[in-house]
Amino acid sequence: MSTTAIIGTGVMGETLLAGLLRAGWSASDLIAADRREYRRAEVEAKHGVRTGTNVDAAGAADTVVLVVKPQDIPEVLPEIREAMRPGALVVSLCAGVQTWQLEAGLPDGTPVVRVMPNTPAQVDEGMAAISGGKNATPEHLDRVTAIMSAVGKAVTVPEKYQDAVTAISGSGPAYLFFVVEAMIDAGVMLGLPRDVSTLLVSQTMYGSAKLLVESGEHPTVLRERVTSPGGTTAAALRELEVHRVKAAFISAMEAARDRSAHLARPAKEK
Ligand SMILES: NC(=O)C1=CN([C@@H]2O[C@H](COP(=O)(O)OP(=O)(O)OC[C@H]3O[C@@H](n4cnc5c(N)ncnc54)[C@H](O)[C@@H]3O)[C@@H](O)[C@H]2O)C=CC1
Ligand SMILES: O=C(O)[C@@H]1CCC=N1
Repeated sequence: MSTTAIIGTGVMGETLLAGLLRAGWSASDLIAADRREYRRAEVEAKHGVRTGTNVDAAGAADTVVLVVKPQDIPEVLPEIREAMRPGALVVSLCAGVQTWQLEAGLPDGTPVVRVMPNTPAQVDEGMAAISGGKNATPEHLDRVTAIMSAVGKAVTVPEKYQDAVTAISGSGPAYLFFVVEAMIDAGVMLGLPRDVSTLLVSQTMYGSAKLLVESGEHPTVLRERVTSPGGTTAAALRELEVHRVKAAFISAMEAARDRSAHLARPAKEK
């Protein structure tokens, strides 16, 4: 049976680990590593998987998934390169780290796949974009698609799109939560109790997302259906245009894209 190692069990690493277990993966086919010893103990107790050092995990696995911060990759690669099994696949969920950078720090010929996931994977509604490096075969891409499909949707894209993907779907949940916070505060400002405002906004976000996905309609059509002539929605949308909210979103996502492109460059270049 094949073994998958998850190196880095913070927010995203634990999200993937828990999701694979929920999807029916056997705990005995997984091994987790983290540089924090107490975190390894927590993960063992909570999820019932084996844990160990990066060397233990890389040495035990056919698929090694890196979920540390991009800045920690230069420390992790030399550790795992000595320990890895021949032919093992390395999967990186790290923002900004390019497949050639990983390949350069791993044994010659190592297949590498880059993924940008997001946190709705915690409720099996994640969105992941997958790109293969120069040694990745269709079988490797299928293997990673199977891993990410356990916690949501997965799409394969050329690697040149990954910084944009990171800006849109990787960071995207944070922008939507930001909008939710703003609307809840607005409700409170308009006199609603905070719990009522929170319920109204959360269900409106959830229902709107479901309607968008399930209807397959263009968002402009869905927005127009809410916007009665001379009504309340038109009054609100005009204010959003006056405050250039769409332009602000575009600038924000350009900043995220640029930050992604910058993240994994060596410190002296920054
Ligand atoms: N949080 C998110 O929404 C998303 C995160 N990502 C990517 O996932 C990666 C991890 O992000 P988070 O989980 O948010 O960070 P985090 O800080 O919650 O987790 C990182 C984990 O890596 C461990 N770690 C650090 N250095 C290590 C080392 N040398 N060896 C072993 N373990 C080590 C830390 O102890 C920590 O548990 C990042 O590269 C990020 O770009 C990608 C998409 C979404
Ligand atoms: O903020 C970050 O850098 C990570 C990558 C995408 C979402 N969180």
